[in-house]
Amino acid sequence: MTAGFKVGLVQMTAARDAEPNIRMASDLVRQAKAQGADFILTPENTGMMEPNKPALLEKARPEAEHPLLPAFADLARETGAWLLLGSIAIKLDATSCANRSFLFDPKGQVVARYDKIHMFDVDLKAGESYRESKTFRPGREAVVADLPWGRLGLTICYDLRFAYLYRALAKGGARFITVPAAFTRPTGEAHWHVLLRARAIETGAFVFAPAQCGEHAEGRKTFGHSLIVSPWGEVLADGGTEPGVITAVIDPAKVDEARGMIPALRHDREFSGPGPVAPLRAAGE
Ligand SMILES: O=C(O)CNC(=O)[C@H](CS)NC(=O)CCC(=O)C(=O)O
Repeated sequence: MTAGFKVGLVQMTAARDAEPNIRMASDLVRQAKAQGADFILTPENTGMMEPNKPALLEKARPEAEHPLLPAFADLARETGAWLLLGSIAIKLDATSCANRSFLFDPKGQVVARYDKIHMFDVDLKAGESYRESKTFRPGREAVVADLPWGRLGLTICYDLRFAYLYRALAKGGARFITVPAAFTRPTGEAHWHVLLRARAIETGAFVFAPAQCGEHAEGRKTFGHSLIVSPWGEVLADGGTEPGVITAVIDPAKVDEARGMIPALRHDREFSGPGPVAPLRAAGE
């Protein structure tokens, strides 16, 4: 197997407009580079945390006009690192966007795109409620891409709750899985660490989850705690609650070691029962 690498996760408090976020994210990406990171990731909604739906639709841009894309292409070239732009809102038509991740190679080329599949339409306690599907159109394709150190599977935030997607990515060859997020405080406190560790353990893959933190426009609060998890489920780094960067040295052989000990990915069984059996293969496989 190829030698190891250093991963760097950016944790930030995105504002509602692109300009300050480009500055914030760029500073933190450069900090990650200064700490030796070869693969640097930013959270979901790196471009804006805009709670107002009409304003979000107004500010979202199609790919050809989105200011974050040239900024991140430049950052990839400047740092010579692989770069995951966790997500930005890409305008699809007058009434909808895609919540899209972009993977840049060190030459600044976009080598993969992923549109968040599962929409966060939930009602929490104390009237905290979300209807992501009113502004965003869900993706329909699981996406993997090849890094120099092995295959990457891409997911976003609420996708974390859908184990069948992670299994499909692992069966499609993913050894590392990204989960850029903007988790709510109450659901983060209750579920974030255990779900990320579970996805890593179930798939025998490294999980990289860069997160939004702090208080955003109109009092929206996010959980933080960007996490790097090993295929055995160990938390290698936790970003706490403040903006910053976390890093860890990643040894890809740990994937084979975990899967060698517990070959659960190869132990699927067909079974009959009360509902449809979840899909077991990545799209296109
Ligand atoms: O709404 C915002 O402004 C920012 N949040 C997001 O963009 C997304 C979709 S609304 N958040 C999540 O998916 C949180 C999931 C989550 O917290 C969970 O699964 O518990």
